[in-house]
Amino acid sequence: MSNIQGIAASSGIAIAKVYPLEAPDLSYNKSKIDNPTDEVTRLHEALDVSKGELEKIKAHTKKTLGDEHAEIFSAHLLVLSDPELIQPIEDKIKSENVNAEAALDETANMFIDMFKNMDNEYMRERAADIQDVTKRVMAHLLGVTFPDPALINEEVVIVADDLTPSDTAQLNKQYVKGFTTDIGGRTSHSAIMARSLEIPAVVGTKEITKTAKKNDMIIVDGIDGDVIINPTEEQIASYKEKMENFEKQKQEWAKLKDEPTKTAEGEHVELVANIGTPDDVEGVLNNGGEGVGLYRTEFLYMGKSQLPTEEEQFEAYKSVLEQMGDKPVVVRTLDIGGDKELDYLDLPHEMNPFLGYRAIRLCLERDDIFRTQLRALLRASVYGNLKIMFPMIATLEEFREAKNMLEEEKVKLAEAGTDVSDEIEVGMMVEIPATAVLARQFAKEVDFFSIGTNDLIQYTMAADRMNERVSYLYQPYNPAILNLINNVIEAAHAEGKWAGMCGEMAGDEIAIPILLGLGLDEFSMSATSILPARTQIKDLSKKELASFKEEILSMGTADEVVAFVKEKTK
Ligand SMILES: C=C(OP(=O)(O)O)C(=O)O
Ligand SMILES: [Mg+2]
Repeated sequence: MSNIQGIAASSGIAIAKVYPLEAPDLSYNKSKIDNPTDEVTRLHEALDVSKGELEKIKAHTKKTLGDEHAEIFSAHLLVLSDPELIQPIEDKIKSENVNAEAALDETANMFIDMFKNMDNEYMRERAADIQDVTKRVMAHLLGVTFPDPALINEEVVIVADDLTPSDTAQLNKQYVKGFTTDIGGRTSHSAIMARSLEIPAVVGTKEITKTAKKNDMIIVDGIDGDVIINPTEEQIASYKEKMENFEKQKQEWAKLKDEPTKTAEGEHVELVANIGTPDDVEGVLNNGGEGVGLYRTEFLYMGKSQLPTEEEQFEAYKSVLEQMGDKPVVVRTLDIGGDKELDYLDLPHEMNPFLGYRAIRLCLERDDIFRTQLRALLRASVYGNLKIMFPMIATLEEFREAKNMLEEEKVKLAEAGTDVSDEIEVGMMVEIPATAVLARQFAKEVDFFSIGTNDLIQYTMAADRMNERVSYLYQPYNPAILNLINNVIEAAHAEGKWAGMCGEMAGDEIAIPILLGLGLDEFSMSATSILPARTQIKDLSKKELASFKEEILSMGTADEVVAFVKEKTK
């Protein structure tokens, strides 16, 4: 038995067998063979198994994430049936008498190199497809397991160094009871997705992949951040009890599902949810969300082999707006970069991706991508209560330029006779410290602010939000952060605008009383945090918390803030 402490990333308890999700060793020896016909048969067997798996993954993805996400697997299946790729592999086996592994690898690499260097986005995408599928076929030739989250069909806990957002999107809740990783923090995207899928998770354990082995029993406690490998019978019994208590607690929270969020003195506060796909809306409504405070549209662009079309985007935005009725829906334009990559854009590798070419920086340059999204949004605006915001704004010029493009697209649509709502509020994320400092100037031009603390904290403290080594510096309650937040809220209110928060801090039990006291208008969080937050807020007096504001803002450390809040809200 061993205990490991990590970061509690998604509430709940999971008890199941370990399923290690690791990149397999695909190294091989090139060898001469005596019987090319047998070798070609081996190649075709590996191709057939791979195709069967891809069909299953495609069907699963289609069911859970929709057609657009399943498309990439259609592209992969096409590659595996393409005679222009398969025939040269066979020829190589026969003419050079080499094993199938070498023939596959050398032929695939030749095509990958050729396509990668072409000045044609479509061909570059094909290079990525060939690379992906070759790995799967190679694994079958070598007889090594190629881990596939979507193919899991027994109850497991996934153990991995990290999970990419697309790995996480493939998880089937029925079988994947939880996951735990070496790296990551509460605000890494795998953690955010675990919460929207309601899968218990502990991240940032530093060592779980070294300690937990395939088929070990494991407990993941996503409430307190503990992981126990090969627990004793008593530990299993005690965690089962904790699991039941958590379920009971959830039933208590559920009683407030259809109630508005009110403070102790009866003042309304808006509790809304963060979503990544139209499918997440169900969870928002089931958890009593009063709207969507952040729709991360990048998931429309990820796990695919090409950019989503205007039509696909329009359907997704329309679906979210219609499902939410007259409740507000804040859609954030494409925020790609950082830990969210798009293989098919073939962006150069950067030394500091979080400080690099991402989000609005990319959109303003690739205005073909940006304008397509803006048009889809504008067309969808008549189906609900749409608000649009831009991510990673650093300067006023960026905000103006983005807003200008939106206005231009609006005019073009109107000229073409397309209906567009004229009540769309246009706001921005405050996640770069420069904009929090200069909030007064921005407040004159925006309709609202949404504070993105996930990034604001990492940029203010110079501590990577994904790096558990510096996670001690990732301090939401640091008075430096609180002063920036206060600055933003005061600036918004001075101009008669509203200020929300869509970073994970908005759903945090210690942060909520502080933010309420600072006058935050809208709290946007993982859907599963809404009911606990509503329960907490009903006992908090906003007036009393506001009276502590100056004292909190003049504190020197995060620890002092936490001790003070705990004392005052006992
Ligand atoms: C909400 C935020 O955006 P993301 O987590 O998608 O970077 C944030 O930075 O707080
Ligand atoms: Mg951000």
